[in-house]
Amino acid sequence: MGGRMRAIGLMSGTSMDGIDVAMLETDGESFVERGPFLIIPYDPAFRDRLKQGLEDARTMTERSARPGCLAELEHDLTLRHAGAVKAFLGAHNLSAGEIDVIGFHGQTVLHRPDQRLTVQIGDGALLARETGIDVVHDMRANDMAHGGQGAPLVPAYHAALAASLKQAARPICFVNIGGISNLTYIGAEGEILAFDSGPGNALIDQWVEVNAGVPFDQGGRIASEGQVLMDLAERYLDHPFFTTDQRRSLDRSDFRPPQSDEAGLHDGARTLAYVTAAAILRSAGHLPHAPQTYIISGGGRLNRTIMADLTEIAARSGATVLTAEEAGFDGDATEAEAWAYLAVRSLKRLPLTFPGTTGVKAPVAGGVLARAEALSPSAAK
Ligand SMILES: Nc1ncnc2c1ncn2[C@@H]1O[C@H](COP(=O)(O)OP(=O)(O)OP(=O)(O)O)[C@@H](O)[C@H]1O
Ligand SMILES: CC(=O)N[C@H]1[C@@H]2OC[C@@H](O2)[C@@H](O)[C@@H]1O[C@H](C)C(=O)O
Repeated sequence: MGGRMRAIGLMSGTSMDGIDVAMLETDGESFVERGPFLIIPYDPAFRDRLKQGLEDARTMTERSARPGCLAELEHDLTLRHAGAVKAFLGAHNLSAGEIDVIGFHGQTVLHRPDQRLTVQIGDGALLARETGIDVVHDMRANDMAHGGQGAPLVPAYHAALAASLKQAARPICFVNIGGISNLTYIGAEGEILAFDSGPGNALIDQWVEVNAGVPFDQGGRIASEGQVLMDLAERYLDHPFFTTDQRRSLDRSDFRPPQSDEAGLHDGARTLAYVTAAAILRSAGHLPHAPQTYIISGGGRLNRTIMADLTEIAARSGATVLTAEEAGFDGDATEAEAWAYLAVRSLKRLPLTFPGTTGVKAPVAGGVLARAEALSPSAAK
């Protein structure tokens, strides 16, 4: 098998919409065979608890602290992940013994790279005990301990995916539009650069929730009925995040939605969709060469207004915008697949991050292993 493993990846992203579960067969290097994928959505009450968790985390200065609701939330979040794994195994007629490792992201509740603090709640030992499968978790901390931003981590996986793209014009830029957007640049010679590129859907979600009582702008329909308010858009795009030469990773709270009196529902959504697209292209302006192909994953690719803006702005530099599906991938599954891939790399002590992806001083491995057997001799493995 050449060190190939079967891994499950679990992602609960900054949108807090649910748990993504994906499976891969991989050697943690160039061999990647993508398996099935499942989303287990959070119910509105649990989303509210996660939002409260972000509030309770704001005062944290020590990453192992669990103020307010966080200890109980971490426990319940982990049990939901265990339930998601069991549902996934059941749906695909798999047993725990057929899975080598789980890559467990948990939920980011605080990310302050300037203070060397990144906090993902999620109890790896409990997940290993509940599922009977070894778990690799806490994959961001070692990068930060070595001078990195602790994010993004998906680029190592993007690089493996790029190897399968023979047709796409290079440089290629993978863009994930989740709550926050991030991009990975693969140059003509295979060089990799990556960074967070701006607010993704988080501002739009918060805007339509407050002003229309819906969790997101399905298909970008609300935005499609509005006009871009250029002054408001430029206020976001003039943020030092875009103008400085230093790239850094983002916390969900780094950008705030407009006040309700600054725009009507439709114009606000339209403006924020434009900001999402323009932010990606503005961030891409810091790359050494203009990308020729953009490949878009994450929920934002389903917002047609964002995609139309991206396509139009990218075309000005002759670039093509493809959805992940058009490039042969699954745009909902990429991050969870990446966590499966990274778990296998972690077991093999291969680097997860590189100077070009997080600013870490030298390539570093990472992740904490919680063994199922050591914790629960009677577990299903
Ligand atoms: N059909 C749709 N139309 C428009 N937007 C959508 C649609 N489906 C999902 N989205 C948007 O995508 C978001 C979820 O995206 P995704 O699951 O990629 O984010 P995430 O993984 O939680 O975030 P991150 O990548 O920042 O960690 C939703 O909050 C919503 O804004
Ligand atoms: C700290 C944290 O959780 N960051 C997330 C977030 O969501 C998107 C962007 O900001 C990215 O930096 C990262 O997630 C992806 C999965 C990553 O690490 O590659």
